[in-house]
Amino acid sequence: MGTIAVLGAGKIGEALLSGLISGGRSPEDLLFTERHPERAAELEARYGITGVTVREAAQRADLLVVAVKPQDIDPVLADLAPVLRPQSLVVSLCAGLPTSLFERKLPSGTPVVRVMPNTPMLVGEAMSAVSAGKYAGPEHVKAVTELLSCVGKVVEVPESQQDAVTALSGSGPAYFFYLVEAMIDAGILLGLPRAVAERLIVQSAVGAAKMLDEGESHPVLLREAVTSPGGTTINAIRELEKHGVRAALIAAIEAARDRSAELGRAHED
Ligand SMILES: NC(=O)C1=CN([C@@H]2O[C@H](COP(=O)(O)OP(=O)(O)OC[C@H]3O[C@@H](n4cnc5c(N)ncnc54)[C@H](O)[C@@H]3O)[C@@H](O)[C@H]2O)C=CC1
Ligand SMILES: O=C(O)[C@@H]1CCC=N1
Repeated sequence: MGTIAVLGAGKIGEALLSGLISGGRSPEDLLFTERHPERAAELEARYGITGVTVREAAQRADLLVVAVKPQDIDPVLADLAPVLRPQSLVVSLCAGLPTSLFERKLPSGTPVVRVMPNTPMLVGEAMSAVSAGKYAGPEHVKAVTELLSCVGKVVEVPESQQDAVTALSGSGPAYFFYLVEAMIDAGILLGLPRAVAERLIVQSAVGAAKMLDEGESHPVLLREAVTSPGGTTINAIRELEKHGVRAALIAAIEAARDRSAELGRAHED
């Protein structure tokens, strides 16, 4: 894959640019567009990447990654449509937006791949799910998969599953951060110094994540191994069940899925 342009270099756009550079890609092969000049200057100084106009990005890049908020998509597609080169590959990271929206607004036959990544991309541990649009072939999916493999793991899913993926892994890091934050609060309540509580919980999260990642045991078995008969953990689990934490998580993720679908519907013709 030649030159890559990121259209909208906010949190996830920067995570991608930074991850690609850490993964060995030359800043000279990367471009970005950004509507805030001070943000563009910051990124140019930090990574040595060039901020350009949409027209220049379309002229120079083989692959264009759209990373603006779903609510900001219309002007980006309006700018891109008249200048996009035939055969350029468009990759959308936008929550909720279907590939059909891009296909409708961009020149006929433009290959589009929809991706839902997440912010652990910043540390090379993204979980990204990719889906091909109507004009994207296996070679396009392969190119995007290879690109995203530099910054984490990649799965291919049917586009009909992307709202669920968005709710689960797109937003997923926020749920873990929220849990960690709540557990640190519990440590404070029990009288531990904040720095100690943070260290205890963050390292417990890292250790638990590594055990899960090894994949040798199901999460239920891993939890059971911590839960001694008549011990401490079962008393905590009883409280979690009493407060409906499992049902709350299921309902929360369902609400995120519904919002993703709603963002897509807002752009139906
Ligand atoms: N933040 C996250 O954890 C994830 C975000 N996403 C998706 O990535 C997209 C971006 O999200 P964030 O990075 O969080 O948002 P953000 O607000 O941090 O970044 C968007 C950037 O696009 C720029 N922008 C907007 N319109 C522009 C235009 N016309 N031309 C040039 N630049 C423009 C903004 O100035 C901003 O810097 C969204 O569609 C979101 O659904 C996907 C997965 C995870
Ligand atoms: O909250 C959001 O809409 C974006 C999409 C997935 C994660 N953040």
